[in-house]
Amino acid sequence: KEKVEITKEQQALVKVVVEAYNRHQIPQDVAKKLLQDQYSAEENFLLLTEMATSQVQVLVEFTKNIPGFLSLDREDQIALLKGSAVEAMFLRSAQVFSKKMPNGHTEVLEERIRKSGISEEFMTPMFNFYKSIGELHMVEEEQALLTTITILTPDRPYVKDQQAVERLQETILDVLRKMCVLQHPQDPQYFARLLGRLTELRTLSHYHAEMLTSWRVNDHKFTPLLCEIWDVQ
Ligand SMILES: O=C(NC1CCCCC1)[C@H]([C@@H]1CCCCO1)n1c(-c2ccc(Cl)cc2)nc2cc(F)c(Cl)cc21
Repeated sequence: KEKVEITKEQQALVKVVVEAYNRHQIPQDVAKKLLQDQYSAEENFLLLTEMATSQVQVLVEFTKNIPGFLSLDREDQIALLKGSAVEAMFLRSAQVFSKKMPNGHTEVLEERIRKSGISEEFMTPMFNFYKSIGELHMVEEEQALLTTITILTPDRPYVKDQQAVERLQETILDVLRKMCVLQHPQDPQYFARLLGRLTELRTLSHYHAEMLTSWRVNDHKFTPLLCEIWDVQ
């Protein structure tokens, strides 16, 4: 049985990434807001666009702390950010949704989201993904590293030096694999299941433009930053 050991530099890498991940988190208040009041479809749409805009800004800051990211070609850095922002938003939403909450809160949150103005057809894939993330009971290191792996996806559109991105991603995959073995010894498939969520995440993210343009509001106003990132307007 191979003795899995996280090296000193891998520990340092995880520390840097997790601290940046926790520092660059948009306030949890979106869940609190949704639990406090019932909002109209217009207010919910505005809340989402505000939250998503601030999350993109936070994502840019977070990537600066990913070891090696700033050494990538500048245009490739932009391509990776543009290519992963929607997935990072859904992954963050899933992580917020999966947070341990007092009894009944998650049900209220789900209800509020179901009635927020999103078209019915997207509810199932969205909540299936949120619940499949919840079932993993990820620790914060796993959440931070999974987000990092999503950002460091080599085959995003317009990435020129895919090998350079692949090398960075492999560094993160290696330490995440070891952490999963150490954190979930009873579940040898845990790491594979974690990566399998990224496939579900990519599929869900394909719907994002339709989810936004079909939101039950008269006028779909997006911020300039979201027009850059989302395939809308
Ligand atoms: O604001 C949201 N998510 C932010 C985005 C940046 C990172 C932090 C979370 C939205 C809310 C949903 C209600 C209406 C207002 O938007 N949201 C989405 C969501 C995201 C994309 C689309 Cl197209 C549809 C819904 N899923 C959520 C799950 C949750 F648990 C919570 Cl608290 C909120 C969630």
